[in-house]
Amino acid sequence: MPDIPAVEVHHLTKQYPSGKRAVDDVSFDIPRGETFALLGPNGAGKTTTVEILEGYRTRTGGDVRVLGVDPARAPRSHRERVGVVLQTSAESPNVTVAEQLRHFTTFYPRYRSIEELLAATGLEAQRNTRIAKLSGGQRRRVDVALGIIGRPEVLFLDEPTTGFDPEARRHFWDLINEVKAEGTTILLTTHYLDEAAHLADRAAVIADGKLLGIAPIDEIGGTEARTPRVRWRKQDGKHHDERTTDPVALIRNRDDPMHDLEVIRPSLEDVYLGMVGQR
Ligand SMILES: Nc1ncnc2c1ncn2[C@@H]1O[C@H](COP(=O)(O)OP(=O)(O)OP(=O)(O)O)[C@@H](O)[C@H]1O
Repeated sequence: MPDIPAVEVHHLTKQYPSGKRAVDDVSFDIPRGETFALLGPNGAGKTTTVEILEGYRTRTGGDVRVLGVDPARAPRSHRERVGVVLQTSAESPNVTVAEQLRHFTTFYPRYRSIEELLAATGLEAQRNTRIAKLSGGQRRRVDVALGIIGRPEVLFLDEPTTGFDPEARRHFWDLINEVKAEGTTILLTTHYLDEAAHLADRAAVIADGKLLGIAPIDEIGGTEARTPRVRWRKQDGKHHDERTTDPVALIRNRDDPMHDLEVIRPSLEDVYLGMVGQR
């Protein structure tokens, strides 16, 4: 069934027994092969949404499907097609990295080789190190290795690079781009907008349980929010500020001198903060 989206979320709601509505009428679809980022501040409802899709939490309203299957009623065979990297690690501290990977291969019919996983995650030197002795970033790489071990059709990554140094983050992005190139559908939650901009095809912004916007990564926030600003100082010393979709034309068409000229393009972060701030 190649035509149905890999992930379907329709009017999803989650109200905790405390009365907190963590997810409030959220809808989106992720077509096969797409990398989709769920962006939002702390407590926005990202983990709740992802864990409902993984089948780890129940929903109180709406409908969700992963590969056409309701995760709340998914058979075991469904789990083999889905890879999960949770926010908290679930490894055994006393086994080595290679032992942990080998153990997980037994759950999947089409598993990747341990050598391939160690190379892809840059953990070759740690193969015989016990999990308890790894740094936070190395542990996270083990999490990612376990998420992709079964060649999943859909991969859920919940804040996968928290605690990574910049170099480890770059390596991780390369790894995810390889997984993407194999056709895997990816749902990524992240606080890092550069990560979303680097990896995702589309993004949704969620805050306080509500979906604020959903768009291709380079359109999020709408045209208005992304319009560049041209700033300059006029001959009389006063600053001038103008928004335009065509800064080059604006600059060309002025015949008075423009001092300290700047063209400011809003970053994804500016756009996102604007959206979250406007609620
Ligand atoms: N088991 C629970 N019982 C009651 N409230 C909860 C529970 N789990 C989460 N919440 C609340 O639901 C809201 C959404 O939490 P969630 O963990 O989904 O957000 P998040 O966007 O993933 O945040 P973060 O980026 O900090 O991980 C928060 O207000 C949180 O306190």
